[in-house]
Amino acid sequence: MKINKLQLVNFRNYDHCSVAFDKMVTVFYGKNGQGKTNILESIFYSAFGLSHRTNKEDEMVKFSSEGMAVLLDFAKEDGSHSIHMKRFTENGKYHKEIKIDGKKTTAKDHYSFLNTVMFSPEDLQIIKGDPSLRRRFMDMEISQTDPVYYALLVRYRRLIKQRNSLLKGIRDHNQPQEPLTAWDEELSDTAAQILIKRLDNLRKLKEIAIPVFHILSDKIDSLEIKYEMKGNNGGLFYPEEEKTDNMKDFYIESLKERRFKDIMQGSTGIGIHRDDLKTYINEADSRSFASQGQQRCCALALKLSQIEYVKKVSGEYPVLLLDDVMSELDQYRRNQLIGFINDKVQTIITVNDKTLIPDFGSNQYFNVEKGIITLN
Ligand SMILES: Nc1ncnc2c1ncn2[C@@H]1O[C@H](COP(=O)(O)OP(=O)(O)OP(=O)(O)O)[C@@H](O)[C@H]1O
Repeated sequence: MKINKLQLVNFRNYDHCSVAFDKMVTVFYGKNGQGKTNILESIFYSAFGLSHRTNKEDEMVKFSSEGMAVLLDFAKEDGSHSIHMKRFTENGKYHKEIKIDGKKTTAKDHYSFLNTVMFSPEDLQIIKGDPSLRRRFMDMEISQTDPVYYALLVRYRRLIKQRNSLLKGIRDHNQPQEPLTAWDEELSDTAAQILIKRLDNLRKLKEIAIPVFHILSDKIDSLEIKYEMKGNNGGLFYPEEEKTDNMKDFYIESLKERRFKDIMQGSTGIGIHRDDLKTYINEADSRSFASQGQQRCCALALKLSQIEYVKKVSGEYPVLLLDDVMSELDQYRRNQLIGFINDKVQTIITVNDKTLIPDFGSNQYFNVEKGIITLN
């Protein structure tokens, strides 16, 4: 995939802006707070319909404006395409419109149309942070290339919400328990399908992330990645893909067993919304024991494997967005990263100091100052 042109209207600190991407590597450089990350955010928004750094879409609308728009032209193997994201106010309310190739579309169909992988300093949280961030990492990766997975997730979230509200109704208002059996059946079926897709994704991810991590660590450290599930009694276990034939029955039984507990808590205590993706460096849990540098390498290895994963599954490389990460990497890892990109992956980079990104003939540089972009 190759982005050719980006146009912004009232997006963050940009009034009107138009950028043509003529090379495989595009560098936006400039001082802090000038609008470099805003550019990557607008591309991420065009790909996923959400920001990589806030849940509040309104924050992306330029101060004192009524709405904003992002228009992205790009090429896939099957030809040229455009995505038009628009947020506007009507009768005092915000509305969102997504168009692909000029036709209105839904969030579901939009989600996997343009593939991008973003790597930013906050991605260290994939290793250090809560399990929810690692689940999000997996979910975004799989959804990018698998619309069925996206639909399963949407269904699962709806079922969990409905089941939890029923659990509270039973606890607080003495509602009958019988309807739980039907909910548990559907929830278990959906959970089992999601789990199988996650484990398949993990197998492909490991094939790439483990050797890439070894290289990034200068062949010193080893990485292991495991999918961790919570059992009924608080125990943990690690399913393997080949042993997941009866996961639906497993979930049905587990939900039945813990029904009383769930009613008391008013929430569902097991399921794919509680699982984790554990990483181990030299056999120690990297969340607790790895150094900052090892955690950064691990996050980078996961992101780079995401690129290869998208390529493997969709047949095309995604666009790589590198937000302010070059200054955090030492020379060795910067070179490894640049070697990995190697002209095959369109890469858009933000950086303070442009000299950190040497030009081997395929770079273009833009200076960013107070929301004005100048080719330089
Ligand atoms: N909704 C908005 N309307 C107008 N300006 C905004 C809005 N949101 C953020 N900004 C401005 O955008 C600028 C920050 O942009 P951005 O995060 O892209 O900076 P950056 O160049 O990447 O900086 P750094 O190198 O520090 O990461 C700030 O000046 C901020 O005030």
